[in-house]
Amino acid sequence: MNAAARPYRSVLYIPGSKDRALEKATTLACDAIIFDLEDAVAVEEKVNARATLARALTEADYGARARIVRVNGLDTAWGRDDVIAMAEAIHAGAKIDAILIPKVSMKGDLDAVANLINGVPLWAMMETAMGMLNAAEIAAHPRLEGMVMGTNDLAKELQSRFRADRLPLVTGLGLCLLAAKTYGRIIVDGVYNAFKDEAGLKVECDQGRDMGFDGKTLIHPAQLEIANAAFAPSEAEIDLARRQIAAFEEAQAQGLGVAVVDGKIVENLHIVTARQVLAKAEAIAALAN
Ligand SMILES: CC(C)(COP(=O)(O)OP(=O)(O)OC[C@H]1O[C@@H](n2cnc3c(N)ncnc32)[C@H](O)[C@@H]1OP(=O)(O)O)[C@@H](O)C(=O)NCCC(=O)NCCSC(=O)C[C@H](O)C(=O)O
Ligand SMILES: [Mg+2]
Repeated sequence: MNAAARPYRSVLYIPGSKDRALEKATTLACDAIIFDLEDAVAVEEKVNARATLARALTEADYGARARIVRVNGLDTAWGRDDVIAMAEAIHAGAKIDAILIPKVSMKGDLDAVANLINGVPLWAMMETAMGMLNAAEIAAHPRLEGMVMGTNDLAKELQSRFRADRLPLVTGLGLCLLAAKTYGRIIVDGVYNAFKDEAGLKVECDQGRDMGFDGKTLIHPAQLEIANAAFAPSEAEIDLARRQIAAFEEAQAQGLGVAVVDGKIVENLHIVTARQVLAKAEAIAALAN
């Protein structure tokens, strides 16, 4: 499936060192997996995790789920070897859809990884204050396919407090969204740490969907259902899209450029959105088959 058409409602982090979680993920209802070599892997496990992960990505069947590997930063003791190990794994048959680079602050951070690995799209963790300010040049990078908000690291650097409305983070979220949408990149929201708090997760998913994110990164399987529902078109949205398209086509047949549905005008631009809603619903339905 091409990246633009693929749903990214639920993007689950899995520690690259944990065999059980790597196996379990073959059965989980997530649209994408971030196989993590960075924060989810303890220092003592960093080196072994590369081989564990390379084996899983060669032998396990992750179906239609997008397979994204988060490497350590090139400024750490492990980053360069992580990237080289993943390039070798691909060469040996591992299926990897993208490499995710942590703490991308400028275009040069992407260049450095791009020079080490060919032929695989890059994704950027957006989680530093400088990254927020340079979001446009990062999104414009020709190898970039997607952005992931790293709201924990961002909150740490901003010294902000947790708020259910995420007011301290909204500027950064908005800057990255503007950049991603300008360059047609995928962009997924940050994690919700309290993985047993379903109500809180739903509020944050709905906020992310309202803002325009394609989906949410998750840390536990219990979070999948809520994210999948929040980032899929609802029945009401699908029904409205169909009625808008029908009404607009009828208006056009009568030589008119505007239709009215449910008391609201429908113009060509609304039809673009309506068609996107239907295309996303179809792509989600195709995943289920
Ligand atoms: C948070 C956890 C440590 C909790 O793990 P655990 O106590 O094992 O949970 P459960 O007992 O409830 O697990 C039930 C079963 O589900 C499997 N499981 C748990 N988590 C995952 C997962 N992420 N993927 C796949 N499978 C998972 C368990 O193996 C159990 O299976 P079974 O044996 O069949 O019962 C744990 O969830 C965890 O490690 N989560 C990932 C944490 C992580 O990846 N953190 C780093 C990413 S977040 C980040 O870095 C954000 C960003 O950079 C920023 O700055 O914001
Ligand atoms: Mg982080």
